[in-house]
Amino acid sequence: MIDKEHLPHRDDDDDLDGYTKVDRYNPSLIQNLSGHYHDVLKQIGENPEREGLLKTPERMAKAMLYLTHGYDLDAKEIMNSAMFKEEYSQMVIVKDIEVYSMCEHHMLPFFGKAHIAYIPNGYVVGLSKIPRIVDVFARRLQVQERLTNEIRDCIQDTLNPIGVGVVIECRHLCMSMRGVQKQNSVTTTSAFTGEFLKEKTRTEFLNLISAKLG
Ligand SMILES: Nc1nc2c(ncn2[C@@H]2O[C@H](COP(=O)(O)OP(=O)(O)OP(=O)(O)O)[C@@H](O)[C@H]2O)c(=O)[nH]1
Ligand SMILES: [Zn+2]
Repeated sequence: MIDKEHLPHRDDDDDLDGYTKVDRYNPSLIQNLSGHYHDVLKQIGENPEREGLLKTPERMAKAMLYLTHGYDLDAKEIMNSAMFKEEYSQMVIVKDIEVYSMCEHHMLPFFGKAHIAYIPNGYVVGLSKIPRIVDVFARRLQVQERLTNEIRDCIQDTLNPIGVGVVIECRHLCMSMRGVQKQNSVTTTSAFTGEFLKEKTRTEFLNLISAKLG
């Protein structure tokens, strides 16, 4: 389950961007949600009382609360917690960051990789904070385009680098296990600021993320 100790929580007066704050560790919320999933099982023609499904509504409730725990996190707080003054002026890239999110249209998973770069402007950020902010925005109901822009904007607004580049490549289960049923299509989105809007920098970034190590 969620490692509660290490998750910074929003204060009550934080800007919730229109989300309703829920206490996702509250047993009565889990119980209430389980009741709805019990009903869902019945409505799809299953028998929620059969042995294999007895604990399924509660498992589903806990899983859904986990898969959306990004609403509880504050990406700017995470970035601000580990910025270090450093005279390094070349591109910093963290690539192949696993992304697990859910599309807001079908609530089905989309998953793949994020590649993120920035050029420091006097400060660097703790490397682990970059995958952490990917999770903050991915662990919500999303579209891939908004996810990409939110990561870019968060890094730009907190670290104030000379530029940010974000590329995300994902497979959407709503396009493979249902609907159009295309098994091999991958969606690529990108977002840039500053220096990365220039072709030379963007090309260097794209070349470095395509390069194989070793
Ligand atoms: N732009 C964008 N679209 C997405 C994303 N995830 C899912 N979708 C699309 O959201 C659209 C919803 O379209 P609708 O026509 O309302 O839904 P639908 O009838 O279930 O559509 P089909 O998936 O084509 O069967 C679909 O085209 C999905 O492929 C995403 O991250 N970005
Ligand atoms: Zn979908």
